[in-house]
Amino acid sequence: KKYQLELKFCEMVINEITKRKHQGYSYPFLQPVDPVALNIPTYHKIIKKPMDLGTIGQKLKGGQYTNAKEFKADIDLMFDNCYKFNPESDGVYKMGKNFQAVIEELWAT
Ligand SMILES: Cc1ccc(Nc2c(-c3ccc(O)cc3)nc3c(C)cccn23)cc1
Repeated sequence: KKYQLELKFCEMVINEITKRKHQGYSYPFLQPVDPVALNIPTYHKIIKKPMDLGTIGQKLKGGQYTNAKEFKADIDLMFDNCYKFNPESDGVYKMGKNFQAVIEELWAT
């Protein structure tokens, strides 16, 4: 009951950021990183807690977040993973920065 409004806000955020208009920079984050498909066999050696928007959406729908703070922690984890793995010069790193700025803007509303 207490956090219902907060979690509704989280639902709005995820619905917005998974829209097609963000796909130019959101696509690396929409589903779990697939180290086989991406040919990055070291990924799970470097990233101990993978996170992506697909998983976040499922956790939200499944009532696995108590409040907005826990939801945002997974969003932040997703980007931290991206910056840890991808070189600063990599396009995906830059997409992460771009996408995170969009989300932070939304989060602040
Ligand atoms: C050789 C190489 C170098 C970098 C990447 N990064 C990368 C990632 C990625 C996203 C989040 C993350 O925490 C780690 C990786 N997602 C992609 C996609 C969807 C396409 C191309 C590259 N991508 C892939 C292969």
